[in-house]
Amino acid sequence: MRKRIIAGNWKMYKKAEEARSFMKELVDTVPASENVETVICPPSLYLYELAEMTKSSTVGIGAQTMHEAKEGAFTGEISPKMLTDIGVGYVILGHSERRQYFNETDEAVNRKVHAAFEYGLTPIVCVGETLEEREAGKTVDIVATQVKKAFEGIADSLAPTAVIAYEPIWAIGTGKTATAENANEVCGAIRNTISELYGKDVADALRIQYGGSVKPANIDELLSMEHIDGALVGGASLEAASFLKLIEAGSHA
Ligand SMILES: O=C(CO)COP(=O)(O)O
Repeated sequence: MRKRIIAGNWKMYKKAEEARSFMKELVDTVPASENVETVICPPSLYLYELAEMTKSSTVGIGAQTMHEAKEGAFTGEISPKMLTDIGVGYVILGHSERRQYFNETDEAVNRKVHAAFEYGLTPIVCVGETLEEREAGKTVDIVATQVKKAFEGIADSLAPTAVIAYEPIWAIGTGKTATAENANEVCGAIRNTISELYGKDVADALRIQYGGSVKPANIDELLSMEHIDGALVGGASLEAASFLKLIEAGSHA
């Protein structure tokens, strides 16, 4: 049985005090459940403080991106070594906004997946198609290629500990959600791709999240699907009350 993973991606939102009070509420009220892992990915500016606040709780902290090098002359970047050093456990890699606005390529994502593992971070690897690609019937091809490239050279022993987030680009921040059946179909295709690469045991162990306008009203249906093991949530992770409802939904057996 795969443990669900619900992660909030705050993107470039929240002032320091808002981040702090959200985290205080979350740490105080997050349900203790064997069934769900909770992660918050704040802007990098708040990683240190939030990692300190969550040290003795079950809430994990993730970065929204990182550089692939351990250190170096890369003005403005943060490294995997720094993330591990301050107690960050996860990193989102290849988010469509990084791919679209910051020219992050499949090759760069692959290098970052390697770097994440090297420093003991759990990569949350994002894949997803544009509306145009979906309408052209290319969804499965696109996500399968993204997965294959992201996992190139990743050892069999590490692969099952990665998380993949299927985020159709047309569903991000638009209020449009893929139907649960549809999201499940694509997540199933992703699992098949992992199975082709690593075999069935790895494919059965690896967790796949859905992301794109997830909210309290649609989480139950999404989580009821065979291949959906959690959610990567933008907008609905910004308010503690709505995020807690998502965790609550994930905590049910
Ligand atoms: O991009 C997302 C999470 O990484 C999804 O964002 P929304 O939940 O706001 O659609």
